[in-house]
This record gives sequence, C-alpha cells and structure tokens, in this order.
Amino acid sequence: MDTKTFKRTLQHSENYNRKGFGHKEEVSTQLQSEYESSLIQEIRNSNYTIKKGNTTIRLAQAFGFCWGVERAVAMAYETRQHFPTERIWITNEIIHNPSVNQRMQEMGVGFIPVTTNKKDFSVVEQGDVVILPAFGASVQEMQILHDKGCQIVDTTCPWVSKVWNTVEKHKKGEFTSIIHGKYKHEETVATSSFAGKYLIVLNLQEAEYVSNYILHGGDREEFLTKFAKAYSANFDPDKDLEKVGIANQTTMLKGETEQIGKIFEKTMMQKYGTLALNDHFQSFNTICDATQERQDAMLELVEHELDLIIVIGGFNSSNTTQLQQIAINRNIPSYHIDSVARIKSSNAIEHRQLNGEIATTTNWLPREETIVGVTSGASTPDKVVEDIIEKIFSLKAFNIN
Ligand SMILES: C/C(=C\COP(=O)(O)OP(=O)(O)O)CO
Ligand code: SF4
Repeated sequence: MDTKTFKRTLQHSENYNRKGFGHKEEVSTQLQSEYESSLIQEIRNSNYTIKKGNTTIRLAQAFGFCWGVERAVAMAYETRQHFPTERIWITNEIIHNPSVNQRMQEMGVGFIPVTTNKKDFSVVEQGDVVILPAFGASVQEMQILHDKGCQIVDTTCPWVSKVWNTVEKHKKGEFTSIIHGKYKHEETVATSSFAGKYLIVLNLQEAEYVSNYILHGGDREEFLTKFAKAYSANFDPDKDLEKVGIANQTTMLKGETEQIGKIFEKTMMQKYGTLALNDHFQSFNTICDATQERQDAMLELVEHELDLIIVIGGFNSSNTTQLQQIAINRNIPSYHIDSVARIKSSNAIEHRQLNGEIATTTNWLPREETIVGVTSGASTPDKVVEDIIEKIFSLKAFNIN
C-alpha cells in the first residue's frame, strides 16, 4: 500500500477530523474538575515540596499529563459533546491510564472488541464515529474505517506522527527502519505499519546483537527466532541491514535511544567507512519533549536524599515504566502504582515490578521522619497523584499499620 498517498487521501476526506470541533472551552471545565488538583498546584507553587508532620513529599519538576495526552483526551470529550447521540468507538485505550479509560466507557465510548487476538471491526457501521487514540492506529485499521464510511476523529499526538514521517523517509531511501520500542505496543504497531522494511529492537543488548550480526554475520535462524514478530514480512537479516535508519517509540528511555543510534552509526562506519556513512545510516531525533522533560526531572529528583519513590501511572504505560527504571538504577526503593487503591496500609503496598509482575511489599512506609519522592507518567491525571499523597499523609499521621 502507498501509505503516504492513503494518509493524504484520508486527511482530505470530509469524514476525517484531527482538529476538534470547537467545544474546547466547554470541555475544559469538565476536564479540570475530573483530572486536575488544587493540592498538586499548591505543591508546584511551593517549589515542588510539601511537608506535613514528619513526612516530606518531593515532587519531580515535570510529571503528569503531557501536551499530547491533554490534547487527545480533550478531543475525545469534544467528540462526545459534538455527537451526543451517535455511536462512538475507540480503537484502543485512549491513553494508558485506567481512570481515564473508565471515564471513556462511562461516556458511552465503546472499545472495539478483540476476539482471538484480533480486533473485530464488524461492530462499526456507517455513520458511527471512531476515535483513533493518542498512539495513533495502524494504516490498515485506518483503511478499514475509511472504507466503512464512518467519521474518524484522529487524536494521534503530532509527535507520534513525526515518527511516522521519519519511517516514510527511510522507506523512500530504501533504508530499513530500526525502531527502538516494544513490538506489541500500540504506538510501535502503528509506526511499523507506515515503515517499509523494519526491525524493532527493545534495548541495548538487542541492538548490540544486531550490530554484531551486521559486522560478523551469524546464525540467520537464531536471528529470525530472536526477533520473531519484531520485523517486517520477508525480512532477511543478510540483505536488509545494509542501509538502516533509526526511529523510536516516543516514550522509550531517552539515553537508550541515543545510545542505540550511536551503536548503529559506529557499526555502519566500521563496515562501510566514514565517507559512505550517509549511504548506510540515517538518524533523526524522534524523542518527544515531554518524555525528555519527565526523564530529566526524574534524574534530578533521584539526586535528592529520598527514602522511597512512588511512581504513578498505568501498568501498561511505557513512559511510567521508564521513570521507575531510573529509580531502580539508583537503588532507591520505588513502587509503581496506578491508583490509591494499591496502598493497602502503611504495612502493605501492591505494585508493578519492572518484569510486569505485581508484588506486595510490607513495611514500605517508615514510621520515622520520611522523605518520599513522587512522580507520575505522561498519562496520569494530577487527581490520582493527589489521592496518593493524601493517603500517605493520613497513614503517617495516624501511624496506621
Ligand atoms: C500516548 C502516548 C504517551 C502517553 O503516555 P501513555 O502512558 O498513555 O503511553 P506509553 O508511555 O507510550 O505507554 C504515546 O506517546
Ligand atoms: S509522550 Fe510525547 S509523543 Fe506521547 S502523547 Fe505525550 S507529547 Fe505526544
């Protein structure tokens, strides 16, 4: 499929909207009351710190809703306002936060059902409205919806679309896109659908493995098994790694994407020589500002003296996981939770570990003077952060165990 032409056709179609419907002011009051917090604003205004009794909360200097999330959620609310009686669907979670997705359902926005790992678009009828989430959607999904003649409201973050343009450039120059990301993640699924040849690498180890294969060859079958589901159809590691371009899922660890870029730049230089580098390697910066700011703020937060860190965000939120990785790298006890309900008592907290498993830690909140670092992912409403801070204060005030 000529994805570039299709996208242009879609964007000119009268059934397509990516600008909202002019109800910004009406929905902003609703969004404010549902997601914002006066306590968090107060803490922001007092140098990101608040102390009550023997407990200090130190917030990261950048956290919570990013611009792209605010925009996508506002567009979804506007869509409901603009189409009060039409059936509205969304192709995936709007963002990775359970409370926001719950609100979507309460507003009557239906999630496309999934049967045997496949989305069932047969529920969508002509005249229905379909929202594409902040992560975007694959070009194949867009085509199905366009063919059905439904109204498409595209909330894809422009930073994500920027990555799609990057992989289109790779495709034009016959470069294979090396995408730093998680192959199952909605954004990476969408990005790879716009790429020509692609290979998705998760981390530095995988990048090193590919680099080594480029330089010295290796076991082709092992390569294909290792990266199963993470490359384009008919990908051949012996032929398709001669020209590579770098792209990423916007919310990966910034430093890691940069290092992966450097690994491939060095590899191509070593294999083809400095003068031929531009014929074999392309790199554009596709890390979004919000990811960068939140990770930088976390790196600054962990420089302070902290007894523990609470990282708040959906359990499937990639950027939240990256924030926790920073705490783990610094050996600070840290707990990734998605809502106040995970705090059972000062004796028990239920939290997500980096490997995805849910664990319960006992005696997590010290009785004595305590400094708690707090941050939240780009999809976490301030209200959720407020509830958690209030809970910590109340547990400490009563020393409830
Ligand atoms: C929508 C979006 C980021 C907002 O945070 P999310 O937590 O929803 O997503 P992610 O970190 O990618 O799992 C895609 O860049
Ligand atoms: S994290 Fe970046 S790319 Fe993702 S929605 Fe927010 S601003 Fe957009």
